Amino acid sequence: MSTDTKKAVLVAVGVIENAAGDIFVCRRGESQHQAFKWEFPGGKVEDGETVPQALARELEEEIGIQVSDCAPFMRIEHDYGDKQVTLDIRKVTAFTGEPHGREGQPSRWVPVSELSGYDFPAANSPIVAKLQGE
Ligand SMILES: Nc1nc2c([nH]c(=O)n2[C@@H]2O[C@H](COP(=O)(O)OP(=O)(O)OP(=O)(O)O)[C@@H](O)[C@H]2O)c(=O)[nH]1
Ligand SMILES: [Mg+2]
Repeated sequence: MSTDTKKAVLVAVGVIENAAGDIFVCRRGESQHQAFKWEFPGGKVEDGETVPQALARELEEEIGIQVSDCAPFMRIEHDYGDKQVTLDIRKVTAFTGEPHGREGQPSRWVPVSELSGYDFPAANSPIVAKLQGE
């Protein structure tokens, strides 16, 4: 199948910041696509869901927070060869709860200046660049 006709998977991704300006990241599991890479939490948008709805569901499932507001941050289309993704990245502007790796995945708050030292999936480079340029 050619690149043009492959169906991209739509993914809701959350950039979560604390009062110190640090960003919450998680490490992907061994059985997942892009295994062991660090990521911003999120997941696939299901049929009938809006991106904010999917983001709220995924962040509750993966890191146990309740998102009450988010704002568009950026949109990235990337072809991994084995999989084509559209990342709809949202800045989480209001939430309750304390983020933690609810599925046993390693997770931590990282200062923006240190994000470049983390091994993210290739699609994520513009996200890190934009955060560091802000
Ligand atoms: N959550 C998340 N996914 C990302 C990021 N960057 C990136 O390329 N992806 C890709 O987006 C795709 C879907 O994300 P996901 O695997 O988290 O979806 P999900 O939570 O529904 O996963 P599941 O199918 O393992 O339950 C994966 O192919 C993943 O590699 C990122 O920063 N965060
Ligand atoms: Mg996920």
